Amino acid sequence: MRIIIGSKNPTKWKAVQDVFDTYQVDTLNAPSRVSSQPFSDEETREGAINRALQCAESTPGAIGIGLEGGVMYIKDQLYLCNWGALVTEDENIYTASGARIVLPIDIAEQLKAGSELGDIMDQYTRKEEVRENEGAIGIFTNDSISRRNMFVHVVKLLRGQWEYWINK
Ligand SMILES: O=P(O)(O)OP(=O)(O)OP(=O)(O)OC[C@H]1O[C@@H](n2cnc3c(O)ncnc32)[C@H](O)[C@@H]1O
Repeated sequence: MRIIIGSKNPTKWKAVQDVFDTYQVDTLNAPSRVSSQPFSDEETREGAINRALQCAESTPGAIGIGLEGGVMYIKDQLYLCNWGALVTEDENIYTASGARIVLPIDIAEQLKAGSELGDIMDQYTRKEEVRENEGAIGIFTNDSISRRNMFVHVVKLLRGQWEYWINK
């Protein structure tokens, strides 16, 4: 069975390959159809579902996976959030979210002013493509949890739910 992940971002497709290691994993540039910087759980989750649906619809018999990064408020603090969706051939949708950490206030201010987290993180770290490497979660956890590790957990939650319900 083919698994199609709706992103060319290596932190995402490598996480899917880590979890579905005996499957053929392909990538598809599937747009999230939400804003480029999602600002709530709802919007981030919707982006993940949209990507997964496009992947599942692109190839008969394939499983589609979407992984989406965003930010969300709890009271006045802005947290990093990530969502995943797995869509089966018959369009059952499984969803799961990833670990979240609070973002520093100066990063939150730049996000509120309209910048994207990916660009902010590159400037902050003076690195290139943080979003395709350790991610903000890697930077602000002192490399304890990389973006790929965080997505591995999300994809395990998706795979586990799918396997549980498929046998019912
Ligand atoms: O190529 P795609 O799949 O679009 O991957 P992306 O990382 O660019 O895009 P996402 O849709 O997952 O994330 C939305 C925005 O938030 C940024 N972002 C999310 N999580 C991040 C992280 O951990 N580190 C850096 N940027 C992050 C990302 O770069 C985008 O600007």
